[in-house]
Amino acid sequence: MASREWGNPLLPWMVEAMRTLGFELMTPVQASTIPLLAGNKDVVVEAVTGSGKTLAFLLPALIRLGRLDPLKMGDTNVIIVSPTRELAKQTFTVLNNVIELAPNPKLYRTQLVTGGTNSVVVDVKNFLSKPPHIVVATPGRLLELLTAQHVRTSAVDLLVLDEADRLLDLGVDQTINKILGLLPKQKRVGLFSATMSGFIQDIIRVGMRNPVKVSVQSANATPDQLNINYITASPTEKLPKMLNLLQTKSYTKAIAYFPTCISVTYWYQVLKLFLSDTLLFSMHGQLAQGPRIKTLDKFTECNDRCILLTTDVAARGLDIPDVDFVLQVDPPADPNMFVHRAGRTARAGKRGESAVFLNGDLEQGYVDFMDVRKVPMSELDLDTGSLTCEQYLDRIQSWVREDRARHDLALRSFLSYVRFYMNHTASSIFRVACLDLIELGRSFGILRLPRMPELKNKENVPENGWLVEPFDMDNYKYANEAQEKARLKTKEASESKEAAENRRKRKERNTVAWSDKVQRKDDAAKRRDKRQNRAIAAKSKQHDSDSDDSDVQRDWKEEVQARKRKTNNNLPVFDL
Ligand SMILES: Nc1ncnc2c1ncn2[C@@H]1O[C@H](COP(=O)(O)OP(=O)(O)OP(=O)(O)O)[C@@H](O)[C@H]1O
Repeated sequence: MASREWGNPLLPWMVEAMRTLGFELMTPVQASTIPLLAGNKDVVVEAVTGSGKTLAFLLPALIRLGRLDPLKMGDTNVIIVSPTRELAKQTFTVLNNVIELAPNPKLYRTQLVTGGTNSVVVDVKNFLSKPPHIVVATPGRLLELLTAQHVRTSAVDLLVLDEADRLLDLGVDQTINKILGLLPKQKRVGLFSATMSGFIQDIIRVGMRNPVKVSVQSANATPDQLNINYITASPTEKLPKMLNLLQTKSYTKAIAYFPTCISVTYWYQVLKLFLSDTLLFSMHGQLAQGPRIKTLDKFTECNDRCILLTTDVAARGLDIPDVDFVLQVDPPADPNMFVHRAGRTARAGKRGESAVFLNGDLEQGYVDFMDVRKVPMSELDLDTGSLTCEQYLDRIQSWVREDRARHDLALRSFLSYVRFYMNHTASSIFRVACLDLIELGRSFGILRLPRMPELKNKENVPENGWLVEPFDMDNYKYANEAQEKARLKTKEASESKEAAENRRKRKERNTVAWSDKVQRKDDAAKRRDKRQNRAIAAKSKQHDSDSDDSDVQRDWKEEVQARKRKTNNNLPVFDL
């Protein structure tokens, strides 16, 4: 293995800067990668989470800058792409922290180019008025910048794709391909991730000239100092066990991963009910960028015992110091994500703990499945603690009964969970047909199950879906006055419409021939079927938009594609 002492090809000020930052030695991935990328090699780097990949590409980027011709207006030298805005911002901060320690920091200009902060017009204006040597960006906004009038890319010397497997994943690869098409062939390319997939072969063909694979893996795909447990629980056991774990375990800063945005919103409220002595934060991709960053900052700065409830939008790359426990409330739909989520702890040689809940014996196969992927885990035997399952159910159901809005949220959360479950890549382990939807519904605090195709032909479905003693749903009120008023208004309108319809039908019945009546009945049944199918399709669409994939994709698309700005010609012309 290469020496881990800081030195050549780093410039003397960089060696000093690393010591100032408290980094005595290079990590193994830095020792292997820096000479290659600072030299003339393209690299594909696969190294466990928290192993220091960020500096393994930032330092070579700075080294390379010193050898380039002065930057001309409207151009840039290095482009670093991250899949999410949070990660881009974090990388940008690390970069600037290093540059601040240079003898003349002003020699290195940097620009952060992501959606959710500046408008694209401002990004382009900044780019053109003060060309940055290094751009850190998310894909959608970057593409829009690079295709803007007067923006050139002929000086691009290095392209880095951080979390490359995610960037090259379905959906975003189109954007990345377009970006690649805009860059000069002569540049170097670096691909970095803790998990690499088959797409890499394509990128090697498309953009890389002399790729070297750097693989710094120990026996496992996760850091050696990370201990991973699994806990088995039936749906109704899960929350009491989870509360027991979160109350009794010793940790200071924890992250809990949930499968969808709506489930983060719902379980945040439920956990608040039970965990009064722990600070809770919640963050997901359907929140605006401002609150997202604010929450992350508050969580990072918090010195008390706290938990961040989130989705996979905060799974990759985020380096939050002192996270000592990661809970995966469910295994992620994409098994690769397991490693990224768990890797938010046990970073840079520190110890860390992670746990995942598995649904009873049904999902036990996941343990072997992950073992084959070099992610070993051992069982943690846990009971439901001070709360029996029945006590938990009583408490959550009476809480839901207090406000119809809570029931709406519980239902949406439950439906999005079922949809998420269907999307598991390891579909032989996670079989929705084997899920006990009735118990699952109860565990969500639902009072009455919705009509859903998955419940068709299921045994033991209670009459009319009631999971509690039937009660008058018409009098089930929203706690929020305005919301309740709106509900009553809608109800009144639909009742008078129904009454008018009934009057019309009665009249018709008395005047229409019998054969016509039969025909009309048939037509009405057909219309009803159509309506139901449409409702189911609409529901599926809604669930999809709740799913976490859309969460991350929102970042990729950067509102850019969504807003489809007319043409680049509309951008103002700036003084060059
Ligand atoms: N040479 C070093 N010595 C000690 N700590 C380091 C060194 N280089 C980086 N670190 C620290 O290690 C932590 C993890 O680094 P980084 O975020 O680059 O990991 P990563 O490999 O990119 O992880 P992920 O795969 O999760 O994105 C950071 O807090 C960083 O400051």
